[in-house]
Amino acid sequence: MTTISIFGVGLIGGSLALCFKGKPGLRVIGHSNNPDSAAKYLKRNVVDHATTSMKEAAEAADVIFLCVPVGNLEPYLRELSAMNLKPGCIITDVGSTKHSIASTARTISLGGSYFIGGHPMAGSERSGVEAASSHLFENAFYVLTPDPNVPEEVYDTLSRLLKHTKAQIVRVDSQQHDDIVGAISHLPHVIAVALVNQISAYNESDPLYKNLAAGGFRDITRIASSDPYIWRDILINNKEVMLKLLQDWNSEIAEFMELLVRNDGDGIVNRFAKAGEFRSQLPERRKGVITALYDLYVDVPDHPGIIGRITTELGNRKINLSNIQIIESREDVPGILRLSFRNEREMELADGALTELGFSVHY
Ligand SMILES: NC(=O)c1ccc[n+]([C@@H]2O[C@H](COP(=O)([O-])OP(=O)(O)OC[C@H]3O[C@@H](n4cnc5c(N)ncnc54)[C@H](O)[C@@H]3O)[C@@H](O)[C@H]2O)c1
Ligand SMILES: O=C(O)C(=O)C[C@]1(C(=O)O)C=C[C@@H](O)C=C1
Repeated sequence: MTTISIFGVGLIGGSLALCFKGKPGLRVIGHSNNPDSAAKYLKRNVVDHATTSMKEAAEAADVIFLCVPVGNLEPYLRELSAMNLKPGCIITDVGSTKHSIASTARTISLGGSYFIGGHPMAGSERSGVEAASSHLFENAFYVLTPDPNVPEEVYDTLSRLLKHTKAQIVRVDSQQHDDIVGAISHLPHVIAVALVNQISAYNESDPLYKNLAAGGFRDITRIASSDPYIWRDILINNKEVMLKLLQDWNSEIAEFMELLVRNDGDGIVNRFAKAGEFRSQLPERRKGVITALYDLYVDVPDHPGIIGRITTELGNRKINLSNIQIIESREDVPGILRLSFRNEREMELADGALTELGFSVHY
């Protein structure tokens, strides 16, 4: 029996737990400092056993997943290094940055245990165990950043275990990881937040901004709703990389301003054409990099009754919804329903069915 202990059973830790729980030969323990959270993990049936004792979870484990915010990863690793871990125990993490934890792991003595940094390139703007899903990592890349002194068979053991996530494992140097993920994940989060805050300030003097915000604004800003504390830790941890990326971003924007000042239409066309060409080469709807779920947006004139109608219509057609959310909190104004699906096919079936029923559906 392989015992897996997960510290921090939130979106990512909970999704991993769901990938492992119930699989032959695996037992999953969830740890939280908070007794209510530990009780919730059990109640939601995400783990086999839950505890508030770090020592109990750590010392029972063959494999430890650290799934807490980036700022807590290194303190957790230090605490683990002082415990009586099983010989050969593999410690891994899921943090969105990899270089500083890899450096820390190199400087502390882990006895007979091994550390291999990890980062599943899948997620969402939601957080907590409530948002966990066993499908989260399917088809996504899962980065591992082993130090050269980690034996190959230890790396293979972790890779084999991670097959339960149905993700594609990829080995990357930790600094290269932070450079690339800074650009394709951390920078977009900063831009989305800055953009939403810019528009929110205009909206203070004219609420029409919010009402007219349509597909383009929604597409580029979903990730602005991500957890502020998770992102505080990521950005501060990857500060050097971020400052350089933001400098480059400022230059890009300054060049756009120049094109406008010069009325350089050809320059603008070239920019869009070049961007479109690169974007068309991105892997099709691979989960994780910005698009985590297959989302449709449906305009709803009023809310009461409409959710029931939509879920019934989709249910009658055997189309499975993974989530449904009203993106307008007031009941008396028109709103938008966000419908999430687990795969492209179900999303497209839902699009066809709802359009046929007269709903206004967009991506
Ligand atoms: N959200 C994403 O899209 C995503 C994707 C890949 C990796 N990650 C990384 O995964 C890790 C967890 O992120 P998440 O999105 O699952 O967040 P989450 O908020 O859903 O879960 C975080 C978990 O850590 C616990 N926690 C929070 N603060 C803590 C503290 N101070 N001490 C101990 N435990 C604490 C919470 O109770 C929760 O169980 C982070 O390191 C993040 O960088 C996130
Ligand atoms: O899809 C999202 O909501 C995400 O933010 C997922 C995302 C990303 O930027 O792609 C965010 C952080 C991660 O560390 C990995 C994946």
